[in-house]
Amino acid sequence: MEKKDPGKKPKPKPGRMKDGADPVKNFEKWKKKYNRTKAQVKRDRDQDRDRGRGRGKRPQWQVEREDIQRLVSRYQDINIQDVVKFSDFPISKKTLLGLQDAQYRQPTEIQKQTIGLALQGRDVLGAAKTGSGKTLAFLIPVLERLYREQWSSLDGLGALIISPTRELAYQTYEVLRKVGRNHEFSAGLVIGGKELRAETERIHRTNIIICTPGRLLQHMDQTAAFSASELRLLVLDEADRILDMGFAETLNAIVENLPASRQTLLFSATQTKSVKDLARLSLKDPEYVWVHEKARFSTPATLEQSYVVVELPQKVNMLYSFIRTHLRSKVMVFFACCKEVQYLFRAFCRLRPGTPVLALHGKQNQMKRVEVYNDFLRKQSAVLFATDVAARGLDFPAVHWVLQFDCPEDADTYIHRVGRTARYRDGGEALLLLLPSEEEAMVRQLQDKKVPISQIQVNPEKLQSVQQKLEAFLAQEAEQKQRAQRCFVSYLRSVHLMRDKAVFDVFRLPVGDYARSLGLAVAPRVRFLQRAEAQRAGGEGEGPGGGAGDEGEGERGGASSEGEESEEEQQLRSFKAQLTERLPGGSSSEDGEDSEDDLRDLDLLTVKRRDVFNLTGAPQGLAEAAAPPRKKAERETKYSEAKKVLRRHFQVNTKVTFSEEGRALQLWPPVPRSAAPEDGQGDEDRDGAGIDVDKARERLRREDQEFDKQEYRSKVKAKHRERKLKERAARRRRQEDQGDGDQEDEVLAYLANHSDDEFDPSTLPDPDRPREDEEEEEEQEEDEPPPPPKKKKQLVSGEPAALDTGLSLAEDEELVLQLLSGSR
Ligand SMILES: Nc1ncnc2c1ncn2[C@@H]1O[C@H](COP(=O)(O)OP(=O)(O)OP(=O)(O)O)[C@@H](O)[C@H]1O
Repeated sequence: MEKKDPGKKPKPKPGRMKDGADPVKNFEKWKKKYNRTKAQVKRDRDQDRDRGRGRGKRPQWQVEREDIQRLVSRYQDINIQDVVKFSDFPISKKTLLGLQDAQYRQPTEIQKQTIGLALQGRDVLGAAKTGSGKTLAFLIPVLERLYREQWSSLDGLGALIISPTRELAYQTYEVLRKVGRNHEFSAGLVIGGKELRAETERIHRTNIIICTPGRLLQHMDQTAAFSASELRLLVLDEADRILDMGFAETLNAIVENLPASRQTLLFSATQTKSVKDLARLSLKDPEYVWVHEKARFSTPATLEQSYVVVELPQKVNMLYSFIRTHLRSKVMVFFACCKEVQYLFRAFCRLRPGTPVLALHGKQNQMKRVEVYNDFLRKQSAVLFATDVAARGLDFPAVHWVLQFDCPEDADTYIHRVGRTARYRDGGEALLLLLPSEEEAMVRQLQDKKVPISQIQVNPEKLQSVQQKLEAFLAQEAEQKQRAQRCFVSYLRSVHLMRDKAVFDVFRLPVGDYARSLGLAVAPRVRFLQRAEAQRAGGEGEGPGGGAGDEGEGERGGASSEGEESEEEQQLRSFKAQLTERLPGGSSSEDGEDSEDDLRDLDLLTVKRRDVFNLTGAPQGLAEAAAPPRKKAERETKYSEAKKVLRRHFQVNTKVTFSEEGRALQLWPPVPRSAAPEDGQGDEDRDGAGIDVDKARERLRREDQEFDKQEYRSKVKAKHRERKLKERAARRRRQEDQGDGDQEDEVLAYLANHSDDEFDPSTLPDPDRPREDEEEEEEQEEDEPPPPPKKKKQLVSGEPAALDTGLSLAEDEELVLQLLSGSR
């Protein structure tokens, strides 16, 4: 029997559940189930791991294929209303992981609306505001398409992404590398600026190529291993730009080499719907996705936009003042042409505004472009001077301001430029400088494009003038001056080439003042402007009844000439656009560097004559612009001089003296004796039927006499000279014979003569007047023959000894005359 322990509490009996079940048994049951599930999970996990290592029953490719099938089966059920996260799309784990690592979790509107369509294999035209995430909208479908087809390096080129600029291609490539890092495809950047060979070796193994059109075409033409026959997907980023005429021919040539069965995606903030353009791409039932079509504005809501009207000569001052007041901001400044960027960048570096100034344009070499791009990317505050190579697609973080120094070509270009700020969810500001002549038409265009922009005023007193400083720089550096001249010409040319003449009228620009604002003393002559001016004047001059020519005096030319001009302009613009993209900076001197050669229109050495006192009464700028073309100053060569002389019938190399009676006597060239007319004698001879023999004989006699006289005179002169020389030589010999003592006397005498006297500056020769003794010496040197070596030799050589008459020269002459007349 069990004894009860009084100090011990009785052990409670296990209670019963309400339903009468035993809780212990229940627990055991649960435990058993738990262990079973745990073992199952472990088994499944092991199995999964084995599959992952390829040790399982099913190979990796099969597992992947099953995954793909599962994904593809979901494509048709995509409902964008349900999509909140990227993982709501049927996209691969590899892509999702890449997106997650790059901190992309929720798709933007354009991504939501296009990714599904693209996954379904549709051709898509996607348009959405700048900075809205279009890049991922096409990169995700690219990765998924190739993954879906289990593309490998052996399959070659699967997707082609074409960008209008190298920088944009480079940026897209970087995003692709980030997002696609878990995929095994190869991707390559084909943008030029480096050796073609380096790309050639790898291009046939590249699955995704990101390129600029020019370079791609070059490979299509020159690289034998390059083949696009298996291409699955073509993407045109900034499609409207690539489709526009600047790239038209290149793009047509590229598309010809692509298989028609490919899928095509076009993206831009300003999309084209031109049927003609799209027909070139042979899209198949394309889907238009215009995300912000119904939006009130076409630019980001977080962007504040304004414009100021400023006179052309004030623009540089305006820019400087702006930079000085935004030293802590990151600013992008857009210019119309490379030469402007080149000059003003250097000028502003010299002005030291207090913030780093960088420059990006198409005439830089590729390395420089990348360096500047990365530099600006990293900087917290800096100013980037750029051309429109930076207008599209570039995604620099935290740009506070976009300043458009020159009016954009059109509203679309405006939208892309301002889109470099206020990206994704950031805010930003944009300022546009407009000339009074540009304001009305441009503002209207912007309003038509739903751009909310308002005018602001600038306090002219706050403007800081830099003109004098620029003048000083140019005075110091000839190279910089040339840059300023190129900048001037290039800007005018860019204005002249603009299509929209309602906005851009080069003839309304105050060119003289503009040149001075750049630091130039005078405006360089711009030949194309003069030609255009002449053409315009010609057009206006057409008589009445000339159709379009009658429409208004201020209008440009007639219909036909306008047609011709626009064609020329189109060609130039197309050429320019291709250069921007195609040429590597260095070789282009963009510059191209200078394929587009502004020097053609710039007379560096010839500048306009300034009407300093405004004698013409015309306003300075206009007077300069309208100055008649002057011929380029040619170098005066001897040849051209001679031609001029011949043309004017000058008699050269003649020397004529006049006697006291005013009779002309030709001294050089010697007139043939028999031909020398005398006092109308020749005329008589010529007029008479024949020659008067007596008169001729008489004349001959006189001529002979004259000739002999001259001969004798020169002989006598020579004789006198010889005698003098002989005397001098004799003197010298005597001195030598007298010995050293005499020599010393001479030296001493010399020293005595000069040492005791005080120096008298008046004794110095007048440097401005030829010295008499010099003249004498020169004369002597001319007259004197080289010193006769030895008298004996002269005799041996048989030269006649000079006749010594012992008379003076005049007496000698008289004597000879008498002798001569007597001998005849
Ligand atoms: N889903 C996302 N989540 C977070 N950030 C995103 C997402 N998609 C894009 N972004 C960011 O938004 C910015 C703009 O993207 P993107 O450059 O693709 O714009 P875009 O529409 O192509 O602009 P643009 O018209 O100027 O070319 C980038 O910095 C990008 O990293």
